[in-house]
Amino acid sequence: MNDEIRIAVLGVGKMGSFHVDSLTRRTRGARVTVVGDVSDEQAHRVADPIGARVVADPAEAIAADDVDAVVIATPGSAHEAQVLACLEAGKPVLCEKPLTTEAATAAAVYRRETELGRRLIQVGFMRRFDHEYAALQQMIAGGELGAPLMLHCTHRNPAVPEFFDSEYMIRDSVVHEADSARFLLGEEIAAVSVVRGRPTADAPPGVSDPMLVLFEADSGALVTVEIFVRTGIAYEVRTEVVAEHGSAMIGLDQNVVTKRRGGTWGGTITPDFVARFGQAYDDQVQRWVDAARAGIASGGDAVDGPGSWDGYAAAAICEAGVAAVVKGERIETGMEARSGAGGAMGGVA
Ligand SMILES: NC(=O)C1=CN([C@@H]2O[C@H](COP(=O)(O)OP(=O)(O)OC[C@H]3O[C@@H](n4cnc5c(N)ncnc54)[C@H](O)[C@@H]3O)[C@@H](O)[C@H]2O)C=CC1
Ligand SMILES: O=C1[C@@H](O)[C@H](O)[C@@H](O)[C@H](O)[C@H]1O
Repeated sequence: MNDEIRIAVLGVGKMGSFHVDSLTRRTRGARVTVVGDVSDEQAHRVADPIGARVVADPAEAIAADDVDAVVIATPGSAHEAQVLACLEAGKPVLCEKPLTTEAATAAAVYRRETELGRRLIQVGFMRRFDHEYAALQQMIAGGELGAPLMLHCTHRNPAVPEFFDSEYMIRDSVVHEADSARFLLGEEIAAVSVVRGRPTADAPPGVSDPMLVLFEADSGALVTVEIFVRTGIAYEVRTEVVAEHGSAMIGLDQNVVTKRRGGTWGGTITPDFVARFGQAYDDQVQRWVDAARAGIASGGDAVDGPGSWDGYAAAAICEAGVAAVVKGERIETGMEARSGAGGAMGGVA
């Protein structure tokens, strides 16, 4: 292996091209050698300026001799096959959320990694790398607030594509709260309920936007999630913990620049997830590259962050959430018993 590990990035739309930029310009110890995308034009737009090869077939890209590790940023429905191919090739992989789109397939991925005996899968739950989330997790785990009783989460996007229906809002957006609730509380989620309220006029017919989601943790701690993806305002992500002896909130002040002019005071709210979590994405990638380098050199684990178990747990929570949306009932997550490692950082390890 060279000093730099050689990376294939699969799927170079919004997130994948951000990761390519991060790996190329802001990450030490890695170089993108291969880019893959179903759109040849998009692949070349990203690959050509950095001198990477375009390989259209994901399996070929993963197996390539000039690829040591893989970043997957294709749509969630493509993740299962691509992650499994990385496992079989023995190559570390940073897979964007969700690990897979169903609990059963995510569990199968976790079991296969466990069977192979080496942790190679990191899942892109980047909030764990955000300074505010990390500080809140440490504050809760350190016990200074007493036992956590409730989390109140707000997750608002300014706009989403037309295809974002109520179920997709759970699988693609609330999946972040599924992971951050486990990370912050340090326990699993037992059941999910969803209340569909009055939709915004911007929601397509039949789509409940916003919704209120309730997670019940194993201890009985409650997690409320307001998911609202067509606010027309900005990207707003907040979390408050209410504990026995105090409370704490993150994400309150997302003003990048505060302006005073003409007798008024105000600022700009982060417009999108890249603006809000840019540092967290970069830190996630750097820590994964460092772990992948170490794992490749030692032949051991290659993960520093949420792993396949965390990906499975989030998929199980989201599957229960989708069933709760459809049936209007409280649904238990019914998670499998854990048999291997597959998770790493803070909270639920
Ligand atoms: N962690 C985070 O905050 C975020 C994570 N994501 C995740 O990143 C992934 C990609 O999302 P976006 O970049 O927003 O989507 P996108 O639609 O902008 O990009 C996806 C790209 O993958 C390509 N593609 C589709 N199927 C493919 C396949 N089978 N093989 C190779 N390329 C394929 C498409 O042509 C496109 O260029 C998703 O899993 C999504 O959930 C997306 C946004 C934020
Ligand atoms: O992962 C993300 C998107 O895929 C999702 O659609 C958004 O709702 C989230 O805020 C963003 O972080």
